[in-house]
Amino acid sequence: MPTSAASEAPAAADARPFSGFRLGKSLVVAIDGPSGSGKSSVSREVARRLRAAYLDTGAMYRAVTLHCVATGVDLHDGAAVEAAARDIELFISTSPDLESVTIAGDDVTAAIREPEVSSAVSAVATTMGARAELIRRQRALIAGAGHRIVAEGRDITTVVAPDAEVRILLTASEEARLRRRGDQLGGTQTDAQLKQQVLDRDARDSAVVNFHQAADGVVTLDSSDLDFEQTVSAVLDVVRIVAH
Ligand SMILES: Nc1ncnc2c1ncn2[C@@H]1O[C@H](COP(=O)(O)OP(=O)(O)OP(=O)(O)O)[C@@H](O)[C@H]1O
Ligand SMILES: Nc1ccn([C@H]2C[C@H](O)[C@@H](COP(=O)(O)O)O2)c(=O)n1
Repeated sequence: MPTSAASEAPAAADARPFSGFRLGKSLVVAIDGPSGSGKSSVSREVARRLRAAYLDTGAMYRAVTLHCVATGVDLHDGAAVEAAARDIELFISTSPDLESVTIAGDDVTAAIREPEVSSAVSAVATTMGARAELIRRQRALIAGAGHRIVAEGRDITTVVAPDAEVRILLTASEEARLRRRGDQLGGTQTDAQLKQQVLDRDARDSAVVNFHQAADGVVTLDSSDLDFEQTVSAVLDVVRIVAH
């Protein structure tokens, strides 16, 4: 039986602890949204402030994609992709202070962010059998993370953790998302490349999961006109209001 993704205790409190939530109370914060909306960076910082674990579910889809490419699995062969998702020996750190993904002990933390993986990952994300396996692992990670975790992706509020205490759809305008991704990549990408990496990938991924409209009970947070710190504060405000 391959080792499933494992969790670990979040790192010690950061300098700006969140004081608006009772320690010891169970808290799952689920955050979804389109590419470039700020899910990963904002969720990681929110987890630090909440002294919570952090789960980047997109990294798991990326790891399966890399594994398929590295082992010669045809990404258009659904049964083979599903088998790869089941068999992969995947570890993902759930500490917001340690970004680490390994496959069979090999560090793939940086490799899963390469453009080749970003352009291929939708093939895995739209293979329903692979999704089912990753959803199973994500639920196990959330359940095993201790009493609080921030988990982000595309279907956390709706499928992976629909009973989460806090559910947020983090959005931003296309213009803001393209600008943010362009800045993040140091201005190295053309407008056409950015559009392909952000908007075209979202279009492919949204064939199987809706991350553009909030489901019932999910709070929409539009960060188009907010900077990073304002967005983190806005998420913490939602946690404070919803989880009390
Ligand atoms: N509110 C904000 N204002 C300005 N920049 C932001 C904001 N939120 C996030 N960013 C920046 O935008 C970039 C993209 O954010 P991030 O990678 O977290 O997006 P994402 O939604 O996780 O994207 P993907 O799903 O493609 O991985 C990062 O450089 C991040 O620091
Ligand atoms: N819960 C999730 C998380 C991610 N995906 C897909 C969609 C993305 O193309 C890919 C990589 O995610 P990213 O690292 O860009 O956030 O994984 C998904 O379908 N469901």
